[in-house]
This record gives sequence, C-alpha cells and structure tokens, in this order.
Amino acid sequence: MRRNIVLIGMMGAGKTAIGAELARRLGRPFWDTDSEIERAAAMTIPEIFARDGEDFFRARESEVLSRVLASGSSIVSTGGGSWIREQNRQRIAQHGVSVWLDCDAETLWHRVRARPTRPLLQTVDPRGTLERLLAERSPIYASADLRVTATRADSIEDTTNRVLDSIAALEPMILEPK
Ligand SMILES: Nc1ncnc2c1ncn2[C@@H]1O[C@H](COP(=O)(O)OP(=O)(O)OP(=O)(O)O)[C@@H](O)[C@H]1O
Ligand SMILES: O=C(O)C1=C[C@@H](O)[C@@H](O)[C@H](O)C1
Ligand SMILES: [Mg+2]
Repeated sequence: MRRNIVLIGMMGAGKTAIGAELARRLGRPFWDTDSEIERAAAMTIPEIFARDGEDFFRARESEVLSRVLASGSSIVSTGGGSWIREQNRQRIAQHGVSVWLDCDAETLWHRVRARPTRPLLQTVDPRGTLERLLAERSPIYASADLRVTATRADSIEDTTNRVLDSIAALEPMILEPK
C-alpha cells in the first residue's frame, strides 16, 4: 500500500527538518536516507564520497531507500540526488506519495553555505554549482506527485502544514491512522 510520505528536493530544501516534524505530528516512523547510509557504513557522507566515490554512494542510497520504504507507512526524507535515479523514482511511486520541497537558489545557498557536509559543493564556485544542479534537477523533481514551495520566509511549521494540506487534497487515506 502507498502509505509512505517521501520528501524529495535539493540539498538544503528542508527535507530532513520537515520530515522529522511530519513524523512527530503524525506519530509515524521517520527515516532519513543520508543518516541511514552513514549509520550502516559507520562513515560520514563526505568520507564515503572521498573513499568509495559517488557511484558507490548512489548504490547504497538505492538499497537504503528500498529498505526504509518496505516499512509501509513511514516518513522518508531522501538525499538531494535520490529522485534523479529512475529506479528510485519507480520504487518511491510504488510505495508512497512523493512531495517535492521546491526552494529557490537564494534560500538554498543561505542554508548550505556554512556546512562543508555536501561533497558535490566542494568546487571552486559552490554557489554556481548549486544553481546549476537546481536548474538541471528541477524538471525531474517536477515529476513528483506533489510540489510544495519551501522558501526562506516560511517556518518549518508553515511548510509542514502545507505538506499535510496538499497530501489531504490528493490522497487523504495516506494520513489516516493505520
Ligand atoms: N522551512 C524552514 N524554515 C527555517 N529553516 C529551515 C526550514 N527548512 C529547513 N531549515 C533549516 O535549513 C537547514 C537545511 O535543512 P535540511 O537539512 O532539512 O535540508 P535537506 O533538504 O535535508 O538537505 P540535504 O539534502 O543536504 O540533506 C537546516 O538547518 C534546517 O533546520
Ligand atoms: O544533492 C545531492 O546529490 C546530495 C545531497 C545530500 O542529501 C547527500 O545525499 C549527498 O551529499 C548528495
Ligand atoms: Mg537531509
């Protein structure tokens, strides 16, 4: 049954923060695929990228995603690149509703620039890289079931309310207790 709620979108869009709040409000399990990958490997994401490379990370990401979706009615916060792989999109569509947290480049940059935890932004021009990734990925993120804008002006609470409202309008059964 498609009862998982899966948050997708760029790094810094708020997937982890909003996902944790959704899980708290709905009383459902919460999984963050980045954290699960780190836990299983006993390494940080930058360490995994540095030692084993991005392809290895993407393979682990697909495995973790399948595993957490199997639980059936969780809130799943994905990594920024998860939705880009077609096999992940299919798996998510089978097991849940996908919600794109759509965030502008200014907000994303404001949130991610302070933390060196995103290996894809370790370039000479990290802001330019972020903008390029956003432009490349947005048409793919747009194929999610739902799109909720999540910009700097919105609190975590506001954005969480809008995610819940949009799911209620599309598929209210997903929000019902088991
Ligand atoms: N709506 C919001 N209002 C205020 N702060 C927010 C909001 N959403 C996220 N934040 C803050 O922005 C930062 C980045 O958010 P978060 O880590 O949830 O992004 P993410 O989408 O999970 O990124 P990644 O793909 O890199 O894991 C965090 O410090 C978080 O608390
Ligand atoms: O946007 C991306 O491709 C990534 C985002 C993060 O959540 C991590 O999954 C990793 O840093 C890669
Ligand atoms: Mg996250």
